[in-house]
Amino acid sequence: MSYAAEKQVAIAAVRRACILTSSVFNNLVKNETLTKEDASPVTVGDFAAQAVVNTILGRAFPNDPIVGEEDAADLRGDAATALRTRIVELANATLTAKLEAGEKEEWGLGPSGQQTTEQLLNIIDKGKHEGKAERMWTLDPIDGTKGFLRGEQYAVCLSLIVKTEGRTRVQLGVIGCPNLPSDLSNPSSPRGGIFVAVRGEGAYELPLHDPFSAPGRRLSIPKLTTDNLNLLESVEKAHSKLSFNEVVAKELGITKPPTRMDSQAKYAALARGDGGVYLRMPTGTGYREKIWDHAPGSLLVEEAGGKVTDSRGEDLRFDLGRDLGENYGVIVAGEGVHSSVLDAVKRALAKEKQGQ
Ligand SMILES: Nc1ncnc2c1ncn2[C@@H]1O[C@H](COP(=O)(O)O)[C@@H](O)[C@H]1OP(=O)(O)O
Ligand SMILES: [Mg+2]
Ligand SMILES: [Mg+2]
Ligand SMILES: [Mg+2]
Repeated sequence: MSYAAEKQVAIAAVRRACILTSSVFNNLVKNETLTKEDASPVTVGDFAAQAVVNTILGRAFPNDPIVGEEDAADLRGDAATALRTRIVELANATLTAKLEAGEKEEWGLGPSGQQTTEQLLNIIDKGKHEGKAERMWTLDPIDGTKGFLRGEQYAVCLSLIVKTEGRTRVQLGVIGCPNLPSDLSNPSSPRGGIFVAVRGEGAYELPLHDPFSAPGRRLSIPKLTTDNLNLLESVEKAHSKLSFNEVVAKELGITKPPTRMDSQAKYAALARGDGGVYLRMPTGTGYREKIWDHAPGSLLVEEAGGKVTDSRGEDLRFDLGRDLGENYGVIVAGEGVHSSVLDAVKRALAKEKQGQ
């Protein structure tokens, strides 16, 4: 299936959300960030971007469930009045902006797209789905919120997961990276891209502000060997075990230093040929990886000729609910090097066990 309609809607939704998040960053004030129960930050940008994307998906595909990271519980009380007002203002400004090429008014966009506060809170809450369905969207409105707050990498991440022939797989992935330089080795190169993949149709990078103007650049992971690649990894030490990555890099004979980057921009960079291996091993706190943090990125890399598994070499599970199940870590690499990385991870895990 080509998912042409879904792809068009998803690209338009991610583009609008990226415009919103970029404008929030430029105007973010101190009291516009909350700390969630798990101690992670969430900003007015996360909530407003989820409201915008869910509005568009809700209009275009009203029967599809959405598994979104955020919910509106913290926005409903009197204590949240200022935050709520700002989110409503941001979401409405984004929804009512003039229609661009490829967009439709019936998606809730354009001058008539104004929503009430209650409508916007309810549409944010449409993302509370349990994550088990024959067909569902996943949304991370700002992936890498800590990177976003630092003015570094973050991504707006949307995917469509469908059960076909007994298998629940990602069929469409769209990732907006407003701050990703077009040339990673040159930080002053132009920034921003939308990365798109449809299963069986390849992976593409499109211009962020004009994604419907041309077919975009087809992405293909170059054939790297362990002599000329380096690791992509999180900036945040609490998100993955960076000391383990050092051991794996040694096992593989990798000499180049790792590239640290927040968010699923790592999947996008790898699909484009930057880095070569994205390794995300658990820190041992029991944190379970979320489906919205891997669904679009994993398809993007697969469609660019790469492979994504856990540390046992098994496929990631998108059929278990909002998370991927027990955290065995995630290994992402080009086809040619994935098996060497998997072996090195297994050796490093065995050594770690012996050392205990
Ligand atoms: N304790 C944690 N362990 C692993 N990942 C986490 C943890 N807390 C939040 N995350 C999520 O990890 C991802 C960022 O990873 P990275 O450090 O590689 O950029 C984000 O999706 C972030 O959520 P969020 O979407 O809220 O930013
Ligand atoms: Mg978060
Ligand atoms: Mg997020
Ligand atoms: Mg995330």
